[in-house]
Amino acid sequence: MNYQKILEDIQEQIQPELIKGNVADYIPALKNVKENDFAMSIRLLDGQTFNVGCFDKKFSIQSISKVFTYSMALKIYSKELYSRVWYEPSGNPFNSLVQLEYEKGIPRNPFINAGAIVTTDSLVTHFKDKNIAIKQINDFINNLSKDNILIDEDIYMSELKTGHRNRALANLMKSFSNIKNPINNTLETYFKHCSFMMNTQQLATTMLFLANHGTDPLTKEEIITSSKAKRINSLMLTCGHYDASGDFAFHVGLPGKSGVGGGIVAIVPKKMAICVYSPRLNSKGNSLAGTKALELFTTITGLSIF
Ligand SMILES: NC(=O)CC[C@H](N)C(=O)O
Repeated sequence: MNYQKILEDIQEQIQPELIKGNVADYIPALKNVKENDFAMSIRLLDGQTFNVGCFDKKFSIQSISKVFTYSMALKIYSKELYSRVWYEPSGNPFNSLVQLEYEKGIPRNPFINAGAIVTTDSLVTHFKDKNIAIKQINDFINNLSKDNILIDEDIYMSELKTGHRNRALANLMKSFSNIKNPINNTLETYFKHCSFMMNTQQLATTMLFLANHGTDPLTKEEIITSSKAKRINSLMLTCGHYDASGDFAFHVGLPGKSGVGGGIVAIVPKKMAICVYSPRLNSKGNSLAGTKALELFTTITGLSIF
């Protein structure tokens, strides 16, 4: 298949979508982007790369970081983790509080904010210190991307100041004893890993292990066991787009994870990882043109998991 040509066709067809939707502004520093930007990268298991658009422009990975932290926590805690964070779709927005109250502080899955905050809390506990935890998360991402990935301090500080809802989620979970560390230590670590800056090429590279049964195909290192990789992919399919996860599975048909920075990663098992970037979001907080581009990709190539 001529992936370069396919990406160029998608880029052309996507143009009318690039002016639709809105950039996230509830974290003020996220507004500082070029609103109509578009980039898409494909990385095959053998290392071949195909790119279009501003593929070397770094953007805030936001909730895509939840895939990294969950992979680390699942590796450390295995099934023990499920008593603190479940694996069911929530059917609710990513920052919703309601379900958490009547489900006694156990978040539905690791890809909504509450679940990711618990996951991060488990890493702070394991590494015994918030600074060591963020360093380990950074090392994990550096190893997968073969690059040096950095935090954007402005975005981090912006969310630290305005993340009232995440603070509410953390406090609510603490009241049910599902946050073990001081809330600030856990939230600072969470906000920091949301603020890593990466481009589509780097993100596609980091996701290759999930397309290859848990082993990085470029280095042959086992990042996670194949059964755990299966679980992460299934969570990406069922929960990776919050209350639009069904919609994403319906239209795209791949495990995927979005972030409010405008990025989406998707996995084609045994073949490739894809990343698309376009910062304007739909009403559910997922990249509008990015979702459309991935839908076009599976329509043109027939490469969905179904
Ligand atoms: N969906 C997202 O990307 C949300 C991540 C963001 N840092 C938040 O906690 O609100």
